[in-house]
Amino acid sequence: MARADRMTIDSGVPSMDLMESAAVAIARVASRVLQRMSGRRVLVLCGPGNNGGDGYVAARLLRAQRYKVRVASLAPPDRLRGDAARAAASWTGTLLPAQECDFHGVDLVIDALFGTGLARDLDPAAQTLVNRLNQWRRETKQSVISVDIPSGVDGTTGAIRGAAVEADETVTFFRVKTGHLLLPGRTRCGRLTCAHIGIRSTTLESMGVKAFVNAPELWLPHLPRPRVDGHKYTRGHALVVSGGASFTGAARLSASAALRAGAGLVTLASPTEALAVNASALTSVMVRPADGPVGLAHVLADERKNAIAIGPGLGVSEASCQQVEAALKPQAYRRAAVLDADALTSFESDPFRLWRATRGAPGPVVMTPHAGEFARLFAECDGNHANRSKLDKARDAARVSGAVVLYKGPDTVVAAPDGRASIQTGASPWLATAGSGDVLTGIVAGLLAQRMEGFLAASCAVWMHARAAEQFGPGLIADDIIATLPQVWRELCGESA
Ligand SMILES: NC(=O)C1=CN([C@@H]2O[C@H](COP(=O)(O)OP(=O)(O)OC[C@H]3O[C@@H](n4cnc5c(N)ncnc54)[C@H](O)[C@@H]3O)[C@@H](O)[C@H]2O)[C@H](O)CC1
Ligand SMILES: [K+]
Repeated sequence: MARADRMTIDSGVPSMDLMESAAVAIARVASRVLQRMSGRRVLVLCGPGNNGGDGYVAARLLRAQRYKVRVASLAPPDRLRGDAARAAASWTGTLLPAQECDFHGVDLVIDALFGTGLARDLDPAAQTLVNRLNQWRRETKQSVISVDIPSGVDGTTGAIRGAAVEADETVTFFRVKTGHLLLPGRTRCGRLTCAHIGIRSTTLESMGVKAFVNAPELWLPHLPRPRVDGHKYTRGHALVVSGGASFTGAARLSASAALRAGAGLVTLASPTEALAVNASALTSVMVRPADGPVGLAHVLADERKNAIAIGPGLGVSEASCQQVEAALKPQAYRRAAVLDADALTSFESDPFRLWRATRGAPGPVVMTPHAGEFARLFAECDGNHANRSKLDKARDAARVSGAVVLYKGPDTVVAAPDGRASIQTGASPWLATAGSGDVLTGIVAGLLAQRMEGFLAASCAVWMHARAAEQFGPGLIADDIIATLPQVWRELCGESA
């Protein structure tokens, strides 16, 4: 953002114009909140930088709208520099030291303490103020609006630096930041508004930004759709590897999900011991016997099976490692692969053995670790040193493995080895249910079978999975995600329900 600011100012836009535009956006949201609550009394908490500057200008604008506005400042105005100093100088109303301010009788607090310039943990005085503010808000149910990002949240990582404001609304500028999307930062923002303040979109393009909010705009043009002149073989053939007799449900969920995701055919490669239970439970999914690495290699000899999903219910063992290596074995044609659960954990003691396989694979590889699997497999990427974000860690893992890493969680990050990344927002908490990950693996496999590129297939699958849960609503179990995919397809294809 600092670069975007700088480039815009260098292009001739006065920096105060950016601050004024930011403040107009803040004042607009503040007025909406005040009108809704029939409130009049506003307290603006201003910090030592331009975030505070935004606060001073917003205070002036709200006072001009006849609201009763006071400003409490963390830093004495004579300590401010540049635009922040000019903004403070334009404030002629009540100004008091933040440490002495009380919130009694206040209807709305505007948090303009720290924004994207937060560079370290809040000092004790600021933490005390933030904790007092959060307590006041919880006790009185009054509103707090944060300028740009809730103070104390790291705008890049979403980490909380000592303490952080709990906001009802956050007004950010130009683009949403990763700190608004990653946990725990996202939980502090409340309703997030992104305001245009005069920074041109071309600025973003020239900055080569590669991380985006996951949304259909990222992958919709590449979404596979059946052609009138097509047939099931043109829609790809996904192979899903089943676990043993007592561990077959996970792979069946993946197989059914792959079919619903549009694969023309899906085959479940099943150990002989589980053949009957799988065959009796499946109809549209075909079942083939495959025992261990040799049996799987035999089934994979059929190059029409152009995508494979392996891991759900597989079991953590050397045999599982060998089956994964069989699945990723270089061959003349391009086969895509999704590795999940035990296909990842089986390599926990020797991740480099897995990287050799993923790097040598004949087609795109997507790995779908949750936090525990990530920590075990990507230990050297997972270190919390140097305040690195989930986005940084996922990108490191993608570079190390040469595969797309779909790092699951309430803030799922998909990262490609070339640096592209998508961050999922708004995932329903109901997705935390048994089999949810198996279904996601199947959706990825189904899209890969239709020859969607690895990063786009993984991002699209995450979005479809989350959207299905959102459409189904409370009470969701994994099977419901699969059953709701047709509704998501209709939405994406622009067809009426
Ligand atoms: N295009 C935009 O996004 C615009 C953003 N604006 C606002 O400017 C802030 C960023 O301002 P900046 O001066 O860089 O930093 P902050 O105000 O966020 O931080 C204050 C200042 O405080 C120092 N500091 C950093 N960490 C700490 C700490 N833990 N304790 C004490 N002091 C700290 C450091 O020197 C910072 O500079 C952005 O968020 C927007 O609100 C523009 O005004 C409009 C366009
Ligand atoms: K803030």
